[in-house]
Amino acid sequence: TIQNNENVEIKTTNNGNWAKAYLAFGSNIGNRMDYITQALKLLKATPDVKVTGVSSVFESEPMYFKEQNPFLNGCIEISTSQKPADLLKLCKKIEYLELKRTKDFENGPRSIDLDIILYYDAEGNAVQVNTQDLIIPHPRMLERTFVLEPLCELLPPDITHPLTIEPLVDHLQQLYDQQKPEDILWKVIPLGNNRTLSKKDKFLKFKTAMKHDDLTKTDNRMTVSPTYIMGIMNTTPDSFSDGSQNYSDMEIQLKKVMTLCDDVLKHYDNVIIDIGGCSTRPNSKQATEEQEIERTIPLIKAIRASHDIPQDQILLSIDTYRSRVAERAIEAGVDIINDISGGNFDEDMFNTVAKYPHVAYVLSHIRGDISTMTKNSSYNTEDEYDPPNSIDYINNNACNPSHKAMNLTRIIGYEMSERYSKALEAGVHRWQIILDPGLGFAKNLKENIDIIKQLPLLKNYSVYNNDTSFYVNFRNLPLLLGPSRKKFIGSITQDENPIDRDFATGSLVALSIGYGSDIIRVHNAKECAKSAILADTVYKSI
Ligand SMILES: Nc1nc2ncc(COP(=O)(O)O)nc2c(=O)[nH]1
Ligand SMILES: Nc1nc2ncc(COP(=O)(O)O)nc2c(=O)[nH]1
Repeated sequence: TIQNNENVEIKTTNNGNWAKAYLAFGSNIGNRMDYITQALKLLKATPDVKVTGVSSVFESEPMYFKEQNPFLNGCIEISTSQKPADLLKLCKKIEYLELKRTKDFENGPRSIDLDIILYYDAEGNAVQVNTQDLIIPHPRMLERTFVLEPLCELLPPDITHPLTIEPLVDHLQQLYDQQKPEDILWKVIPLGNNRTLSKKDKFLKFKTAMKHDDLTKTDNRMTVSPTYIMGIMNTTPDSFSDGSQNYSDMEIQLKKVMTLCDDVLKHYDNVIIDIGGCSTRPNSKQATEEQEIERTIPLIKAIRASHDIPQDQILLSIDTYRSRVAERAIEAGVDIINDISGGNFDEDMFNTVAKYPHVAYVLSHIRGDISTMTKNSSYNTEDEYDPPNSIDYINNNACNPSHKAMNLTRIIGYEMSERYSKALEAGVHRWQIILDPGLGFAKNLKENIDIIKQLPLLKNYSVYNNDTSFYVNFRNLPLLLGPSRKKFIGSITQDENPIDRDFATGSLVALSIGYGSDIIRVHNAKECAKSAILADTVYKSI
């Protein structure tokens, strides 16, 4: 590390590279997410600053001074030609001048707090600063899960603290091992699209904890908060499992939505309704964009206009791979874009999603397209495997070619990380993303089963790409699974007709939750909600 006190010249540029800094943000008054997005915007608008990474957003109880609102926290990675002292001035300017923060007392409530946590010069040396108004590394970072958790999403697991020389992931684990209540973090996905309807913040929320997995003999971070049920409302005449002819009858459709809500809200505080106007069954005939819009937008509007539906407890999702359908659905009031194509079928999808930071996006794995995916299900899980010019990790341990049992996770994880990187390059925020390994999309029977069994590994997969020097970590990203009534179930239970697969789907819902699925997409929401609440009781002791 370099001491910056003697005003040693800090190299902030070195043949095109700038210095790197990690900032921690916090907010606990007013519209917290708006302060955070504004602070980000102001940083991005600063000429000699480049925002290169933003973590998930976490909610936690206040440390130190307890009588105040819960905080939203996260970390930002920037490259900059500003020296530490100038970067501090920029943070203060954003806090006080631009976002009108007032500091009443130490550790008190604040609209926005931007702290410099770590600073590396342009040659990658950690810089130490010890002056009156600036200390780097941040003196209290090692006691704060709300700093270390988001930081460990942005940094490869071998990065050590400049003074203790211990990996940051180890410092974080030591905090978790103490099991202090104030160290518990909730990962939140902010949903503010229908801000007019719900005054208070709306979030999908997930709490994780370390759990031992008997199958893989590993300790994995698993979700311990309630599962979310995503009930399917297919408004297409041809969807392979419930092609209702009366999809255009709004009365009947609204009645179905209300029943779906009642059935799930009997067990859970929230329900997600996934509206689909274009079947994605293998080789199915694709509806036109106009048909898809005409089948879905009126229903979304009718649901949002209904006073018989508990607006604060329902989340709306549109199942589409078309960006224009997605945008129309967002304008009509959906909270989630559920795109089975991983942004592959419409090149405008990612930048459409990027325009709405308060809308979640399901990033799914697929190979090929609806008509070719069934021929794309060959994953080399027998031979030694390494991702192209990258180092991948599971649970922060570097994988090696002999880890054949984990190859499926490593292959799918790597392919999903490429789509994830493309999404972030287009401006999508990490906090918007929900992952889906795409059951039944370019997978054969064995692969569908193995994906479910390897969910604990996929949730803890990360990869450092030597070409882009971009580190992608799936830690804390919720996993959505769509097993309902699918062919791979029918081939095990010998049920030709999808409608006969509901009981088996219920069993698979419970199993998937045991393996770490956070959101489950189902046709029979009534029965599957019961399987889910049972599984939550058994696996998460909820
Ligand atoms: N959960 C939570 N608690 C907190 N308590 C105090 C401070 C004060 O931080 P400072 O020492 O950087 O001003 N910040 C937070 C925070 O961001 N999140
Ligand atoms: N996120 C997600 N969305 C999906 N949409 C449709 C289908 C195909 O099933 P359907 O035609 O019965 O809806 N499967 C998925 C899935 O597995 N994940």
